[in-house]
Amino acid sequence: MSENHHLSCLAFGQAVIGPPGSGKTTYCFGMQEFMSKIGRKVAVVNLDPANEGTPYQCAVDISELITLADVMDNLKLGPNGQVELCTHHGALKNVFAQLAKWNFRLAAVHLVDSHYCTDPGKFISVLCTSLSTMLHVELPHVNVLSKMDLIEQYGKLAFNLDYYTEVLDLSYLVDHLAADPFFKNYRRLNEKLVEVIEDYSLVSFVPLNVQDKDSMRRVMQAVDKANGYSFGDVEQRSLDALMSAAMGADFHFTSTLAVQEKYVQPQEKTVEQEAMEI
Ligand SMILES: Nc1nc2c(ncn2[C@@H]2O[C@H](COP(=O)(O)OP(=O)(O)OP(=O)(O)O)[C@@H](O)[C@H]2O)c(=O)[nH]1
Repeated sequence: MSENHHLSCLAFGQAVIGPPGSGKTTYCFGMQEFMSKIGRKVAVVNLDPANEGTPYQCAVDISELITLADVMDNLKLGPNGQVELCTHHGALKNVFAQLAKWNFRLAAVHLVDSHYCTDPGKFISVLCTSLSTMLHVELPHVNVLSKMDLIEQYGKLAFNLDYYTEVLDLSYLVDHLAADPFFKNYRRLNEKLVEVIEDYSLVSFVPLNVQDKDSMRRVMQAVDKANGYSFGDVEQRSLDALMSAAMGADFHFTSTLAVQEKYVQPQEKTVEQEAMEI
C-alpha cells in the first residue's frame, strides 16, 4: 500500500484478507485516509472482482479486467469461496509470491469480526481459520479483531479481552464450551483443535475500531513491524500531531485493558465478589 522514499526499489504493502463482511473494504478506506493524513504515499489495489463500487480511491481495480460473472461462467463456480482462497487454494499465494519477486514487502492483515469472541465455538473456528491462513499464505501476519465497537453485539464475553487477543490458555475455553449441553459430546474434538493452535503458538489479535485513530495507529504500527517498513522523522511528527488532536489523554488503544473498558460492559459482580471487595 505504501512506498518508502529512502528505498526507491522497495514498496511495502498490506494484503488485506478475511471472511465476507469482516470489514476489509472499510479498513482499506480508513487506512488509506489515515496514512494519507500522516503524509504516506498510498495506493490501494482491489484484487476482488466481486468488489463493486469501492469507497476508496483505487489505483488498480481488477474488476476492470475481469468480472465476477465472467469467472463464474468460465470456471463454473458459484459466488462463494473467499475463505478457501486464503486457507487452501494456491492462487492468492502465487500472487503474493510474484509481488515479492517484484520487491513488494507484504504483510497479511487478516480481519475477523470481533463478535465471534462471544461464542466459544465460533472463536475456536476463528482460531483454526487464522492459523491455517497464516500457514498457507506464508507472509508476515497481523490478525485483527475488527468492529471492536460491536464486540458484545450478540452476547457477553466470558473472559477479559486480553484472553482473546493474546490467545491465552485455551483449556478454559474448552471447559466453558463443554458446559453447554450441545457441545458436551465434542469436548475431545475441541481439546485436540485447541492443542494444535497452542502447539503452533502463532495466533494473536490486534483489536480494531476503524473510527478510532489510536486504534488505526496501533494496527498500522503492527503491520509496519511485520513488513519491515520504517518511517522518517517527518512522518513521526505528523503522526504525533494527528494523535494529539485525536484523543483525550486518558485513553490509549495500546492497552488492551483500556480497549476492554471502552467497549466491553463490566461483568455483573456476584455476591461473593462484592463481599470480598468489602
Ligand atoms: N460498527 C462498525 N461497523 C463496521 C466496522 N468495519 C466495518 N463495518 C461494517 O461492516 C459491514 C461490512 O464491512 P465491509 O468493509 O464491506 O466488509 P468486507 O470484508 O469488505 O465485505 P465483503 O466485500 O463482502 O467481503 C459494513 O456495513 C461496514 O460498515 C467497524 O469498525 N465498526
